[in-house]
Amino acid sequence: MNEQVPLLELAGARAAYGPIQVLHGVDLKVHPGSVVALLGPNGGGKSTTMKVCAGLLPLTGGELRLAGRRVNGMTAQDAARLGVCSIPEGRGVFPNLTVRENLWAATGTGARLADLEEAAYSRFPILGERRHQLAGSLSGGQQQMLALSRALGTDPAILLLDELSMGLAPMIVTQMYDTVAQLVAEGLSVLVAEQFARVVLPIADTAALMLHGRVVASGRPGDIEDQLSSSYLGG
Ligand SMILES: Nc1ncnc2c1ncn2[C@@H]1O[C@H](COP(=O)(O)OP(=O)(O)OP(=O)(O)O)[C@@H](O)[C@H]1O
Repeated sequence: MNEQVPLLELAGARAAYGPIQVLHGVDLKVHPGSVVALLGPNGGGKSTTMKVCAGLLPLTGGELRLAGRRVNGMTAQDAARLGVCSIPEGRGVFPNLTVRENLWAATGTGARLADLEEAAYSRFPILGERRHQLAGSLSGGQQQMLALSRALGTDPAILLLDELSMGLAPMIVTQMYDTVAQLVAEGLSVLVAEQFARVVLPIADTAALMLHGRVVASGRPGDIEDQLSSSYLGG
């Protein structure tokens, strides 16, 4: 049992799109310095859970806590200020801005462009080579590298990743998750939603299986292997 106060916690979390209730009491904990993989088939509520954690969708019941503090009404700006950053599904880079301008657009939170560039280009040298290229002309993997570099500009405590692997070649996915593992070794905590468990389980401390708006099983990946039946280990 981990008795530390979780960095991020959902307790009985409920959320809805208008009249349609989608989360029906989600329980989830992300402890400092750990990777939690939120798994499950399409439509189970993974993206909705990520939106709630990022302050993009309000709870209709239950609690969202950051470092033990109830933050139910937090906005996306509050979340960023409190150390939560997210890369949304679709990556969230500006296609009509260059790589450098995309990094510049992440300086609103107080980070210096020179520092953002140095961190981004040393982690991903290809971004340095393409700093004057429009983000929309980069490959999917390079866009994801840029999205990650932008997100890290706020020096977050916890990173929310939704379907990092989407549309990327397997080799690039492996490379991206290697980078995530490195960031975790440097102290970052990560909540990652993935439809394809195989790509993320190697770096996950905890796997949580989500079905029909609830976390139905959670534990160390090896301990909940049975529940993570082959149908959820697709891809
Ligand atoms: N904007 C929306 N308005 C209404 N219903 C929505 C909206 N977004 C998602 N839903 C519904 O909420 C449920 C959960 O969707 P969600 O996207 O959270 O699931 P998911 O597990 O992330 O699946 P996916 O991998 O397809 O994103 C689904 O039934 C979906 O149709």
